Amino acid sequence: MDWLLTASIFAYGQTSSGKTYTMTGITEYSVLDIYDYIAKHPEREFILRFSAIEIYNEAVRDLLSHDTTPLRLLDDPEKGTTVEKLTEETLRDKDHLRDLLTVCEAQRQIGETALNETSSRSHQILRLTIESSARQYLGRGNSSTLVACVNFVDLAGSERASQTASAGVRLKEGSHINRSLLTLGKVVRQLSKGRNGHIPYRDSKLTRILQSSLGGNARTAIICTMSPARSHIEQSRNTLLFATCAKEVVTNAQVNVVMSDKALVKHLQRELARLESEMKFPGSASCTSHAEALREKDAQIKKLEKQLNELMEERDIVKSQLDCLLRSDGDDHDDNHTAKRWDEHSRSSRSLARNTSEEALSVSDTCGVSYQDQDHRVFSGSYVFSDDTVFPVQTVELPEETRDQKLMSPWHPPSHHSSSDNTGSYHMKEVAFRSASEVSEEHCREVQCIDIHEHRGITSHEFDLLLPQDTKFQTLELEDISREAVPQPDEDQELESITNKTKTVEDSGEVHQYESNGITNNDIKLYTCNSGLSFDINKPCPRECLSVKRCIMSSKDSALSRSKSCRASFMIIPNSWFDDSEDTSQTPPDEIFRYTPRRLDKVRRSLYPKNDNPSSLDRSMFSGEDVSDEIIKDMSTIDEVDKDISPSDTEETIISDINCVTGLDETDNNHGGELEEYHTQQAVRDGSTTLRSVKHVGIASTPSAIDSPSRWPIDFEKMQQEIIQLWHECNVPMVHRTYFFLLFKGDPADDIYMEVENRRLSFIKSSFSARPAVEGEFNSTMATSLKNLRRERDMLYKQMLKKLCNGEKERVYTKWGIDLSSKQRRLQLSRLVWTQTDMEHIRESASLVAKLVDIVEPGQALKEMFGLNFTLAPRAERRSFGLTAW
Ligand SMILES: Nc1ncnc2c1ncn2[C@@H]1O[C@H](COP(=O)(O)OP(=O)(O)OP(=O)(O)O)[C@@H](O)[C@H]1O
Repeated sequence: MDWLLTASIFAYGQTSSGKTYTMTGITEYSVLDIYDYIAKHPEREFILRFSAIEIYNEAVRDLLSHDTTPLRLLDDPEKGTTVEKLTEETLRDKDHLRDLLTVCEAQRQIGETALNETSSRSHQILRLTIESSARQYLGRGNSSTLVACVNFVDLAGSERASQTASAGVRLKEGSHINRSLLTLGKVVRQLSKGRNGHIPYRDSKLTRILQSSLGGNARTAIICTMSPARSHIEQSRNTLLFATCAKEVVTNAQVNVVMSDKALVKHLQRELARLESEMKFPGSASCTSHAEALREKDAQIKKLEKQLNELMEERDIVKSQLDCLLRSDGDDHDDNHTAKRWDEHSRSSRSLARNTSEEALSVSDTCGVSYQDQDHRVFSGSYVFSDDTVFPVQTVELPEETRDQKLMSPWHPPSHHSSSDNTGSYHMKEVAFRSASEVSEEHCREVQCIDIHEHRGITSHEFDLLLPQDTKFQTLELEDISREAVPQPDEDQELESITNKTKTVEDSGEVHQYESNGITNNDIKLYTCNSGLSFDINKPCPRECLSVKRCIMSSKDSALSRSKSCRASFMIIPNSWFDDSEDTSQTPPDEIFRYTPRRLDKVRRSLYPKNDNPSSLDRSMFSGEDVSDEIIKDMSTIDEVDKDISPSDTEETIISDINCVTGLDETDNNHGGELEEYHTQQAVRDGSTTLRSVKHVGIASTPSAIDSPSRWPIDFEKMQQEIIQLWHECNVPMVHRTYFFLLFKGDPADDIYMEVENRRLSFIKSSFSARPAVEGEFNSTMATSLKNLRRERDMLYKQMLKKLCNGEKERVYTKWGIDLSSKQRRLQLSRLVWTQTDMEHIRESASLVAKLVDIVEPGQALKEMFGLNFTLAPRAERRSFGLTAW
């Protein structure tokens, strides 16, 4: 690496003013000084090179060469303007320099003028280059070299042609000299003004070569010579002006770093050697540092990854918690309260739970098997009875024993005939389908389809209007039935407890919304019906009165009702189905569904409690005083509806139609407009959304099989499955299910019966799910419905002895997955029938029930009994198993 410094010494003045004389002396003394310096610095090695040119008539000549060929000027970006092929002599000593100066003097163009016998006719530039390096670093490759240049410039003198008396060659030389000097004067003047404008370096070879010395990175000294003669005053004045401008020029001399090719090659070679060494020896210091840095980075990455994983886990946990909270939402409040309440009341309510379950009611009056130990487990996952409320509990609160049974007990016969030999497993049947299927799964699913506002507007008064007046008698009737059907003292006492609860509620004389033990609006609210009539529990209950029990049980806030797609937990159990307990217990299965005149009378009295005149039905029916609306529904027929409809009593007809819920198209066609108008008015008047729901369920038409026969098979299967599901949910008697299933097997003409059945069940489900429940009614209805089912099962249990021989029994047991070595096989089988909703199970159940109850042949059965031709007129001669009400 070289360090470059440039210096220049000019001699400017008119001809014969002593420029050459002066510069010769300066050059000589400079060389002497330089050599003195070299002598004083022996530690450094100096190399002096010398070159000399002249610019004669704008041509560059090498003064150290005998060749007079003009030299070209080259522009180098680093070194500036250089002279091509210039001879550069390395000085051996100062004598050598003197010899060269002598050569240059000899080579320079000199001419005789009038003013000077040895007038210099060219500009002479002597360049002395001095390189110095420290001797101690020589040969190690890391030494630096200082390079300095000194330009000794002897300009030709400006002259007047008149004064020099030049002509010819001399005149030409003089013109070139003056032109170049004029350019030098311009450059100096421009430089003295600053470097903003254009500086005409290239207007002459003199200024072009001296560019760096004049205004660049160099130290420059200008010696102006003048003649004292008066005759040269004008030239002297010009010289002074030039000198004045030159003094204004500011140069910025710096030491320049110049990388020579040789030095560059050395530098690159050293760098290459270093890199090769690192590659050959990875364990070198640099590589080691790099490896350490990589290890540190890896550790940092691992640490960050660990932190990231932790954060992701925390995020997942929080997200799952949030999801749970969102899912549960208000339901969580219920469940929490429920769980808490269960803890608080489970002991005291255990007896109540038993009474409400079918299995709890299925005491050992028929088989002698007691289920009391399991009743609690059963109901612990189904319903919780507190002092004031009844509500479902999700199975999460089930005791472990029950959960284990649920998980292990394969209650899916006949497709999975692996029933437990434990007779207690029967408990799992109704409970599994009620608590696990409805309460747990469906309940959880329903939570997400709660319609919050659908039935918010319903009031207790409106609910009163929709309940039959004789509801209040139901408690007593239920009590009687319970005593008859459940002879065991403990369960009798429990039923009585339920009845007392209902009675307590009713005695309050108004609709109650029960809150206790911290239960808030999120808890279940049961409502009872107050017909306004006095109730004397000691007064005998008029058995002729057809009692329809309703129980509305909502697992949500009263303001939260289930959507239409949700399954409602309610039942309307026809006490008349087993209204005469004694008769029922003694009546053969094929007789229990038979219409009786007494029953029809009850219907009439319920329909027309005052004057037994259908036309007397008026708006008071909706006042809640004298109406047994659901009874009207269940026992009225289309024929009678048609008969009853008249312009004067349209509303009665509509009421009947609403309650009928059959929603037959023919009725709609005849009275659709009136119905629509009435429903609208009634809804507006009462603000009841329930009526709208009723209308929707009962009136909406669906495509019939006749309209689209090609779709009927698909629609039939779909509707059949829906009906089966509704049977299951509404605790429809098994004999009814059996008859219906065997009777309607896909005949397109049967679509209306399917539709009626479906709508009837759907209405019961949807309309009552929208209403608040009454605790007492719920208890009694639950007990009644489940008890009826249990009685049917007991009936089947007995019928097996009569209808099945030993071989048949074994085949049936095997088919239903009952272990032949287990005990109470008949009981097990009776508890398995009609417990599932898959078609294979349905077919097997229907077949078995039909065989056991001597059910009438489907071809002989009357389809009309299932909907169309119901009449209020008694048909004692017909075997009746039709749908009445539940
Ligand atoms: N300081 C001085 N002392 C004694 N003699 C001098 C001095 N300066 C110049 N001279 C003499 O003056 C004469 C002219 O000098 P010189 O050649 O140096 O002039 P110049 O400016 O170079 O002229 P030109 O421009 O024509 O070359 C020379 O003979 C020289 O010896």
